[in-house]
Amino acid sequence: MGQIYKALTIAGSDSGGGAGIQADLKTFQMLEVYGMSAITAVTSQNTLGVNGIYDIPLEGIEGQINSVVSDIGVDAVKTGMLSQPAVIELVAAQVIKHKITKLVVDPVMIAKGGASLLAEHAQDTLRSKLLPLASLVTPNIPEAEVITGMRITSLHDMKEAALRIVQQYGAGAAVVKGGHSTGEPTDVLYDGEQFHLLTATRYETRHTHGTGCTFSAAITAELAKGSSLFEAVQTAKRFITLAIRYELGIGGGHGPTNHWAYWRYSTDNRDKDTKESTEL
Ligand SMILES: Nc1ncnc2c1ncn2[C@@H]1O[C@H](COP(=O)(O)OP(=O)(O)OP(=O)(O)O)[C@@H](O)[C@H]1O
Ligand SMILES: Cc1ncc(COP(=O)(O)O)c(N)n1
Repeated sequence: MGQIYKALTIAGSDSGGGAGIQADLKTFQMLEVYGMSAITAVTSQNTLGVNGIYDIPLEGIEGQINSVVSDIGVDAVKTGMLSQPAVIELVAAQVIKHKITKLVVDPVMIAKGGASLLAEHAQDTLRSKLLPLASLVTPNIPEAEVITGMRITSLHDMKEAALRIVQQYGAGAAVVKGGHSTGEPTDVLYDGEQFHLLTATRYETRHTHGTGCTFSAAITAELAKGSSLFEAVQTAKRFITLAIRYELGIGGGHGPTNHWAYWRYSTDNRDKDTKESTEL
């Protein structure tokens, strides 16, 4: 066995298996990265929505992070559902304590079905405590609007929001995802120097539960392996596009994406499906 790359997700559990911790671990596995988890909250959830949220006590979250980092070690970390200001503060302190340098922050706020996964009064803590530690922040359009306070209705606005998240809030880089726009799902990456636009075919499907979690987990896995930020986002874009394209059709609502599609179909389809461009 060659080198084993390791990634940790700090996020909520989705009993339905499409988002949160479960999506992250499945994605790490498909990209041949050893996955570990620190669960912040347990949700009872399916494709129809979130039925209950059960927070894990702070010492339980801290214990999970300390246990895996002190023994197994981590090459990259991602965060998902963090619920409350105290959880964000704890995670920020752990990132500093363990000198985590590859941190992907997916600023999860509201589930597709409408349930709140981050308290409104936690938004300031997210901005001030966690964004400055992030190598990359991965908001969808509504999350980027909350973080920056600006309305986003165009590609130009997405670029402006990504720029502000880096320049104003101190993140290393930001990718504003275009899933919530109309037309082609174009994601705008600002890496601190350049903008990269990553575009794919839009598939008309309701099975998009966990797309953001899966996308950010794929980036984290690639960073753990040593890929550059742009390469990691490129691979993640291919991964999520195929996961949406080859939907599983599970459940009566917003079903999960197909986490094994990239592994099964990537050589045939990856190049014709997505394209990128770079702008200064
Ligand atoms: N229908 C679609 N077809 C192709 N790509 C899509 C589609 N919807 C979203 N994407 C892509 O999926 C990725 C995740 O974007 P999205 O904006 O859906 O994130 P999100 O809202 O955070 O997801 P979620 O809240 O479901 O976890 C992005 O790369 C986006 O462009
Ligand atoms: C535990 C957890 N984390 C994240 C999401 C966001 O995913 P989505 O917006 O697709 O519902 C979720 N529903 N549940």
